[in-house]
Amino acid sequence: MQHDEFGLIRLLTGDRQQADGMRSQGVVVGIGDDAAVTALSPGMQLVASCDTMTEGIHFLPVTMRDEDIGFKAMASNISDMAAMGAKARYALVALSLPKDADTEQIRRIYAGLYECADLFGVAVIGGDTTSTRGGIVLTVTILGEVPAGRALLRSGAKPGDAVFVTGPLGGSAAGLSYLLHRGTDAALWGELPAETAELVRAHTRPLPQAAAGELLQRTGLCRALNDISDGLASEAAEIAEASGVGLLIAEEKLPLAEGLRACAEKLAADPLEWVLYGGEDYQLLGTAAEADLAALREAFSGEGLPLHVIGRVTAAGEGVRLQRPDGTVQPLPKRGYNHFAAK
Ligand SMILES: Nc1ncnc2c1ncn2[C@@H]1O[C@H](COP(=O)(O)OP(=O)(O)OP(=O)(O)O)[C@@H](O)[C@H]1O
Ligand SMILES: Cc1ncc(C[n+]2csc(CCOP(=O)(O)O)c2C)c(N)n1
Ligand SMILES: [Mg+2]
Ligand SMILES: [Mg+2]
Ligand SMILES: [Mg+2]
Repeated sequence: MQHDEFGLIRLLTGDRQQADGMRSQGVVVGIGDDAAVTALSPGMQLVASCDTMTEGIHFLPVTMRDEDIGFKAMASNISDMAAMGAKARYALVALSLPKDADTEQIRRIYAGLYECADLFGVAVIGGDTTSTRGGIVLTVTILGEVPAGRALLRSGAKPGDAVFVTGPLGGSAAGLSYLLHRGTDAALWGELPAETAELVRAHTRPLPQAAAGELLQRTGLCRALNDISDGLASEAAEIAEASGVGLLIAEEKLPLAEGLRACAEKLAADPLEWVLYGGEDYQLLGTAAEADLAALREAFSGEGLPLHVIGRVTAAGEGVRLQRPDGTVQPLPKRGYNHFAAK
């Protein structure tokens, strides 16, 4: 490391703290004091969460470029704001680095982080920088706002509701699988076959569904919402548990990421595994009353956003189930990414 802790903070954040830009985003005191101070918009409630990216768990040198690490750390956090129907406003970034970390690598991670923040209008207002005896750990805390009382929860689904997702599934897991199989040759980064590039992009540069989340909030037609980090089956179970309902998902209606089947064939994998249990797609999974579906579809198409109905909400006792293409119905286990699952 060529810098001390304070030099590194200045290097990463210095040219981003122009008073004008920050003030226009409601930042009263930005980076440089003991804490940040921001204005609160009248009539809004604060929405807050944090998500971490850990070297070896969320990324490896063969799966993510440095810029991708920063981009995805920010994206996964903005996704949780979208899943609440909130608009992401501010972020705090906690960075733990090995003592011998390369300053240029950290700069690249930050370049990706800022790229995503700028794309979604998020101001980085602070953070923390420490050394660690392990690998890189990057935690983003995100602060957003939602009109008072209008946050979208996991707990509002009702039997008879339609279940929807906001975009294609399985892409991230397919991209990850491809990257892991491709091995360790970093020189191959520029030579991705076109049909696989989008899958890799879904893994390395997921786009949080911020517009869809805010639209769902504005329409008032969404009853339950969650974002897909651990996998569709796992997030569906979270809605079912929180709402005290069951969910019936129709396999035939699941929107597959483009190129998914071809990639699965190449890797001798099951595309449905990626779609149901892969995770990190960062699409939104939600429910809406059947009677509101036409209005919801219209609102989405009005904004050029896709909306896929993939099933319906049932009674609690029925659990989360999958209807196969042949019509048979089977339980959909709450399987997906679990940090502490036995190996
Ligand atoms: N260590 C912790 N201390 C306090 N609250 C926590 C902790 N870890 C998670 N939570 C809270 O538990 C709830 C569920 O967190 P979880 O991380 O599973 O959701 P998520 O962020 O949507 O999913 P993912 O992390 O897979 O993206 C959230 O309200 C979160 O703030
Ligand atoms: C090298 C490598 N191996 C496996 C994975 C898959 N993965 C890791 S964490 C996670 C769930 C989301 O994280 P969290 O629950 O912490 O938000 C998933 C699907 C990966 N990204 N990179
Ligand atoms: Mg989390
Ligand atoms: Mg979430
Ligand atoms: Mg998780």
